Amino acid sequence: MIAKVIVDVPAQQTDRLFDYRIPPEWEEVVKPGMRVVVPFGPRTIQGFVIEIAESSSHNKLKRISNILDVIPVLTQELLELGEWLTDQTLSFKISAYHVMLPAALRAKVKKEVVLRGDPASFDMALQAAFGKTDRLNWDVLTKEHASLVRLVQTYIQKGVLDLEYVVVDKGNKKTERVLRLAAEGETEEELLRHLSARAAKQREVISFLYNQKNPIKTNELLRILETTRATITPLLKRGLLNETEEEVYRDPTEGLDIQETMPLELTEKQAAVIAPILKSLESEVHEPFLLHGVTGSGKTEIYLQAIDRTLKDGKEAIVLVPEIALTPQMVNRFKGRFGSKVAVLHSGLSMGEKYDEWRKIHRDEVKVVVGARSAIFAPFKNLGIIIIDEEHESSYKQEENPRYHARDVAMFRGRYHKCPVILGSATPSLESYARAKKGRYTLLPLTERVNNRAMPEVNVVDMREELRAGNRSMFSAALLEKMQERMDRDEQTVLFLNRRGYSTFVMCRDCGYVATCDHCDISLTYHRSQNQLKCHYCGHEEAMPTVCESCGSEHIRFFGTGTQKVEEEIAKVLPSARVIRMDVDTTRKKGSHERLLTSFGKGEADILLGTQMIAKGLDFPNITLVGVLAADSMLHIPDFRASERTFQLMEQVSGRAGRHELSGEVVIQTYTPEHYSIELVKSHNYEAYFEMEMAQRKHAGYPPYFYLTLINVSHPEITKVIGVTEKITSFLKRELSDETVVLGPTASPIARIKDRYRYQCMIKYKNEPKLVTTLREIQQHYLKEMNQGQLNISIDLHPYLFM
Ligand SMILES: Nc1ncnc2c1ncn2[C@@H]1O[C@H](COP(=O)(O)OP(=O)(O)OP(=O)(O)O)[C@@H](O)[C@H]1O
Ligand SMILES: [Zn+2]
Ligand SMILES: [Zn+2]
Repeated sequence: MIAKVIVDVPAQQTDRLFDYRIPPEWEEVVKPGMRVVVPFGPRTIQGFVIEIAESSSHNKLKRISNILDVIPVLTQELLELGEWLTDQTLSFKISAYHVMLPAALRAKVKKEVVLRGDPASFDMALQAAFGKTDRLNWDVLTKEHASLVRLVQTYIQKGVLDLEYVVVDKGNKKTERVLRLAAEGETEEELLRHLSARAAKQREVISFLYNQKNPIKTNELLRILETTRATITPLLKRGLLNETEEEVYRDPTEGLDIQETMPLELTEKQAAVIAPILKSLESEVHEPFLLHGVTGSGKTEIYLQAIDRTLKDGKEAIVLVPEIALTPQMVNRFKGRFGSKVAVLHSGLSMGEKYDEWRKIHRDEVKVVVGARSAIFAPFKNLGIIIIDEEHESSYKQEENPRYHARDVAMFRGRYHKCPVILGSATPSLESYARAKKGRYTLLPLTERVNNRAMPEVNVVDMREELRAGNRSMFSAALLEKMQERMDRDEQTVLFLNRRGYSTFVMCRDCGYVATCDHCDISLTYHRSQNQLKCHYCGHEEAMPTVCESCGSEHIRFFGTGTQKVEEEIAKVLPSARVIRMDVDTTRKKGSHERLLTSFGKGEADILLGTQMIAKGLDFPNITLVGVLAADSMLHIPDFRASERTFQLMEQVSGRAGRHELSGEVVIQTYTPEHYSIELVKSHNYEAYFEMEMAQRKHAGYPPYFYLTLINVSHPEITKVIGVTEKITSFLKRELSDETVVLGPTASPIARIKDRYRYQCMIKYKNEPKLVTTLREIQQHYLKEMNQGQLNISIDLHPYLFM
């Protein structure tokens, strides 16, 4: 029997199946989707079995040297999905398979020298190197005992030593020692008779285990009986107790207090929206839905009840939530309803925790997974529903190979399992809404908040006028007054500072010089806590200068607003306000995110101040005011979606106010109040916004009217970068159809990162059958140079990032 294997070498030449002979003793064992270890050239590497065949067209095949799984880690569906993903993203098959699995499964292989003969005949130094063991790590040997390598070689030739490849699985299962009584059928009295009357502690252990009936973790027993290991060691030696290492799961939500919840009675509007979803579940046909529900319209309750139906039918559910919205509050809404049937996957988990959660899914121990982007690959076999909440979020697109969008993967899996896919959002992406309007997705509108609660009233404040009126503070008079009001009424405020595309840079007031990174064409960010300047692209750090590098002036200051600065300002203008600040600095420690939110939920602060982190998912009854400090900081990023993102973000933050009994209000501070992406938040008019933005896109030739492909070239030498980009551009112009537009070459918005120059070229097209083959040709052409030299070419078929 032959196994056709994709090997773990991400390169064009190896992006195909290689045949290996399956040793006879494993013919029954090896299955498609398993990881195996195979010899490849001079190396031994990992691979995935894709197919099993009777014979091969090659002779002299090498044998599989090891198998890494007992149950395949990739199902037939995921194997096909990998194939599809490779085509969709122009990546390598091996990268596609890796992205579906937890990193812990990416086993490493280590070389070991193993003893086969009698070490007595050894040279003394070699004996010492081995010590009491019969194995020696090759790296240790070559590094620490380099002089012995030659000797080892001769012993290997003599057959006294051998070289072996051992796979190190990074997914260390967590185990704990567990104790139980060894003998069965003996009474307590009989057991105790084995022990001397003076061994009081030992007797206590035996009695405890006898009465406890079940095995117990060794540590727990020692704790309960207030004793040490010295007590049980003799019992183990005499064979009265058995101790085993048993696998336990790491529980990321350990210690969280989760309240069980019951399904709410749906409002009439919610009922109307869930009906077609339930119908699709029942009829077992794939149907994509776009649930367009304003903030606080009760979308989550619809998800929960649709999942409930799915589970009752014996099927499984995937729920995607953007990383930053995966707050404990959000997770608890699912755990509260479905308890231990829920696995959670997000980047805050350790590698081991992710592996544990993944294994619960793999072993059918859970039925629901709530997670960020990569949870879309959860290895369920009987998927009944896929939900993507906040479907407009750009974090659903992976920005490295394979550059996939979770929405596309969801549709693939929905078709495969013949199940509904629900995209939910208060502010759908233009692409999705356009598809819904065309009838490709079923549109489910939820235009009102639960129980007809009012949408928050939005005030847009022109900060230029504030300045003219002599207000130099970062708070407008209106916002300050409303914050004071909330404090008087014991209500809460959320203050949002948009940090994307906005930073605290350092500038000379005399000559306008801005401190930039020596390796990247980007300004450095001031970090107050260390009084240092940092580059957010390459990590370069330097001390805050005291004089201007360019003119020598001492008037060099940092500009821009960080959350720390806002906090200080609040202390000046509202000295009695209790503030909780949430940003990367205050949430770095595990669990701090949750602690801060819980504390705010309990009313221990008047103001929650934060960045993007607090824009989504918050549902606290006492928030009646939302303030946005700098609405337009994102509007001027060189990205055709800048306006769309601004509208979405403003609408999302506004949605945090007045979700329960108390009504809410929003103050948006801006320098461009007339811009439609800000203006239209006042009326919460998504439809009008959609029409405006669509007209813009049509005019400029952007998605969803046109498709885009972005090619990015980078190299340490600028002439090289320009040369290659020019060649690519003219090749594309020659090969592609006349209706297709090829733009470039141009310097990327950030023209240099980590001392590498960056150029780009963009393709705009409506229908371009030759696109993929042409791009593959480019990849092929530069293959050697990319493998051996410094050249890098990245191709993004649906770009979301233009920096
Ligand atoms: N049928 C219902 N009856 C009573 N309360 C409900 C009902 N459905 C939802 N709610 C409550 O209304 C509030 C808003 O609902 P939910 O958080 O599900 O809205 P959402 O549309 O997901 O909001 P967002 O998109 O802003 O996060 C929640 O506190 C929720 O418990
Ligand atoms: Zn200067
Ligand atoms: Zn840098």
